Amino acid sequence: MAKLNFGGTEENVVTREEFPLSKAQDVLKNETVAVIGYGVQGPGQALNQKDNGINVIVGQRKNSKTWDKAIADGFVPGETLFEIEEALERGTIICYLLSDAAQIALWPTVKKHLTPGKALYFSHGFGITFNEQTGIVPPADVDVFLVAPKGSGTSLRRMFLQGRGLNSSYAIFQDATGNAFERVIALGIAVGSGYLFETNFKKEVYSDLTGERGTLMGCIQGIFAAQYEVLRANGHTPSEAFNETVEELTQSLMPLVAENGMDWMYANCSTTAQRGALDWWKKFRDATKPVFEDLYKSVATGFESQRSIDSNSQPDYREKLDAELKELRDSELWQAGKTVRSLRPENQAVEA
Ligand SMILES: NC(=O)c1ccc[n+]([C@@H]2O[C@H](COP(=O)([O-])OP(=O)(O)OC[C@H]3O[C@@H](n4cnc5c(N)ncnc54)[C@H](O)[C@@H]3O)[C@@H](O)[C@H]2O)c1
Ligand SMILES: CC(C)(O)[C@@H](O)C(=O)O
Ligand SMILES: [Mg+2]
Ligand SMILES: [Mg+2]
Repeated sequence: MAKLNFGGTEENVVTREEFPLSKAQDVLKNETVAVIGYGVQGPGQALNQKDNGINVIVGQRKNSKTWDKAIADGFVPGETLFEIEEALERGTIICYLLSDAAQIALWPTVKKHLTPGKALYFSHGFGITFNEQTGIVPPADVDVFLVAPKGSGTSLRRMFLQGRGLNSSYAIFQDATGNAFERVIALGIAVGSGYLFETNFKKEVYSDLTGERGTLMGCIQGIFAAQYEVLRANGHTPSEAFNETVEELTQSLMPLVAENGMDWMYANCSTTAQRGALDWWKKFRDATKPVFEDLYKSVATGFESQRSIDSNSQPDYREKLDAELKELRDSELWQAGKTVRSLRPENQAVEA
């Protein structure tokens, strides 16, 4: 395990150099990895493992769209694709990749198949940390761990195909066999992680829920909307407002931040822009920090997890989510974005 210095703090990180794929294959050679659920993470993790030569099977409900998708992806009914209960029976490592809310309903079935020595694998600390809400309490004689890719399952697969890995967190909740560390790291490498960062279940779920509600998804849409609305209210055209709010950020400036940090992006802008950004960033930090503090509290009290469970357990949750996504898609901001995106050379042929 490498100890790396992150801005003055040393942390444990496992790299592909010290734990190569050949070692992962060796650790997992007598295991059957059953991926239960084939939504977003399921396909990415199952396909990467399959391509990495791991004995992986998929458990999914027959006569569902995702069953058909698994077949289209190369999983074979009766060989590598099974009904959920059969996959649970066959698997020695159960990758529990149903949505966090759906994990609650299936838990009694999963638990029945967790015989001594098996491993229960999550990609989130949700079910275990909020066990008073989920009822997920594993038996003591199985390993319980997580590998949580820090990105969408779609990116996990894309980056794997590009020969790059996506960073993941890993954590061990229960080491019943004495082999939990080797097993979880082998799985982390097999699903396509580049680097594996050590954490625990609680820290993973608190940071993950904060991040996706915050800068990664919720906050970013909020500040886009706020700036766009101010520009529009002051007579700017939709294209000008969109370009100045989103397009320039994603196409020009964020790639520079990703490459070499914020100061380097600033350094590649005018001194006029630098002066303004340096004057204003702390005002934005101070204005939003109380919101982030509320958000973290809302995660830590279990409000956020309960809200996800309540809304995502309803029979019509998918229709309701789709309606909310449609509202976003149909907003002037993102409709303007559609036209701006269509102007990119790579989209000229596909988007009208
Ligand atoms: N989506 C991501 O990219 C991402 C990233 C990191 C971690 N995670 C975590 O990975 C896990 C899986 O998330 P996901 O986004 O892939 O899930 P998802 O919402 O895509 O759902 C996964 C599967 O659950 C199935 N399902 C839903 N209800 C079911 C039920 N009652 N019985 C049987 N199957 C049912 C769906 O058909 C689907 O195949 C979660 O713990 C999530 O927090 C997801
Ligand atoms: C991809 C994300 C946002 O990082 C993940 O946490 C999720 O829940 O989908
Ligand atoms: Mg998440
Ligand atoms: Mg996340």
